[in-house]
Amino acid sequence: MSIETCPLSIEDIQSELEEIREIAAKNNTKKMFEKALSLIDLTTLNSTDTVSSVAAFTEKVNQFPAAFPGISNVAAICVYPNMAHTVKSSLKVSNVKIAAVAGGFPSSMTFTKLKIEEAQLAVSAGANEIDIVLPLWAFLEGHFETCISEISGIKKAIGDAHLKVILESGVLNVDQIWQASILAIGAGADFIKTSTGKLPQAASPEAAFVMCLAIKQHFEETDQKIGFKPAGGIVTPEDAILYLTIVQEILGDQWLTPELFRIGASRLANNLLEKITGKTVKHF
Ligand SMILES: O=C[C@H](O)COP(=O)(O)O
Repeated sequence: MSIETCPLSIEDIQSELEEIREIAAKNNTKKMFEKALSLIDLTTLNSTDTVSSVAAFTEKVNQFPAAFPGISNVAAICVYPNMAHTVKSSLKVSNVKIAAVAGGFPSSMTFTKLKIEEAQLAVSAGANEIDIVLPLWAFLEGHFETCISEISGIKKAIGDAHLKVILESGVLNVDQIWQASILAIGAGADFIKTSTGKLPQAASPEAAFVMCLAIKQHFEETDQKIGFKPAGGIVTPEDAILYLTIVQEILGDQWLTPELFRIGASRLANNLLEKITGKTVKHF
């Protein structure tokens, strides 16, 4: 099976990004910071997470409307699969989704059978979104059918839950990011996501550009909208606005909703709230 290479060179992409950066600089507004906050998958993926700490993390989301009236809450809480039940039992506010990483996150280096079972268990525990990692061991050697079979198998197994496929774009070149995007979308991904956040090389504007381009091509060919989630190392409001502007410029304002765009982040929310409120914020 062959998948075409990226239609733009890295030089073309970087040139386009220069223009987008200029537009992003004008998007650093209170309104856009509030928009970015509403798109966050508020993430805690620590080996030291406990039932108590995740319950307390979830309670902060419950307290958000009272603490910040008039500001939209985050889009989702993202945790390890064994913590999905804690979020489900602790979450009291509506319109905040429960995302769980699964499928042998972050390495994806385990058996497909176990990946499917872990994703199913996370959904049974309350997750309505599942974030898995592309099996890079197969992808990097061109075993694309293996990747497609695994992704589609997990997608089928999780029913109505949404599937995000993490490409780990930080360790891929432009053509590989393009190919992995096309492959994941074709295999049934509802979202494609840049990174696990567990490698030094995480989200990048270049990867975001390529992935949004692939989503745009798919939309033009099929009329189907696929979501995009940059994640890993997105900490400052300006980082978030750059990614939001990339999505806006390539895919359009219709993608600027939680149904189609998320920002995976564990350290961004308070920084956005400080820009929005003009005060020091230590809420999350
Ligand atoms: O979305 C998942 C990532 O692990 C978040 O990465 P971060 O902790 O660098 O924000």
